[in-house]
Amino acid sequence: MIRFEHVGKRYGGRFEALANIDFSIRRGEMVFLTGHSGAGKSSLLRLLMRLERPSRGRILVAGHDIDRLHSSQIPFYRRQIGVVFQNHQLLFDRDVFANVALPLQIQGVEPHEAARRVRAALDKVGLLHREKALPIELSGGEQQRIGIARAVVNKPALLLADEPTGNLDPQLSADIMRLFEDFNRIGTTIMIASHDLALIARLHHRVLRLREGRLIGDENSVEEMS
Ligand SMILES: Nc1ncnc2c1ncn2[C@@H]1O[C@H](COP(=O)(O)OP(=O)(O)OP(=O)(O)O)[C@@H](O)[C@H]1O
Repeated sequence: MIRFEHVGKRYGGRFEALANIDFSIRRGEMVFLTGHSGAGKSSLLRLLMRLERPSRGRILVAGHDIDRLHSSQIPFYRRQIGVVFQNHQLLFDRDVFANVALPLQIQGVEPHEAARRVRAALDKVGLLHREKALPIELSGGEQQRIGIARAVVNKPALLLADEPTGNLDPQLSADIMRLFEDFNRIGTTIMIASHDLALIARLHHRVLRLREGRLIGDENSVEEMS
């Protein structure tokens, strides 16, 4: 589903944030992307979202070189991708329902159908009963689950997450990862950038490891390294 071919990214023509990145991810895989701060995790995700363009190489998604997408095709491309951020980027002046409905509203989905999909997404993250709450009234873990509901409300084929457990304690982090595993079980391809090595080690998924912009490891699970 995803193929990086010798991808490099330079910012400002000088600094090389990523160099010669080469890997493939099959449809339905769940993969962690790890590495120290500044290793290039967010840059790699931004390339995949087509928020940045590679300086070298090609990125193929579902067989298409995403650098060749016409600007009018980019919104359609991005709609197939759900994105979860560390700080979840919820709108604090709107209730939970409105936050999750936002991507559907932007696409002009008919309100009745949108409401059905929002409730299905809230149900999946276990927060259907909080649809009228404001984000401020929720705990950090609940806010992150709302961020995930918003990311999956479109039923994306690909779900990307950038440090989704960054602000959460170990128990809540494990709960959030279980939620990603649930979405993976129903066929969603998932890529999660995280530097929480202890958490990653407990889950047995493939791990892509970056160091200073280079891919230095690609293991089926951290345990297999030892
Ligand atoms: N827009 C940009 N312009 C210039 N340099 C950038 C830009 N975005 C990232 N960088 C640099 O590229 C390198 C990789 O950054 P990136 O954010 O991808 O790393 P990361 O692994 O996600 O780190 P963190 O875990 O701290 O978010 C860093 O040195 C960063 O300063």
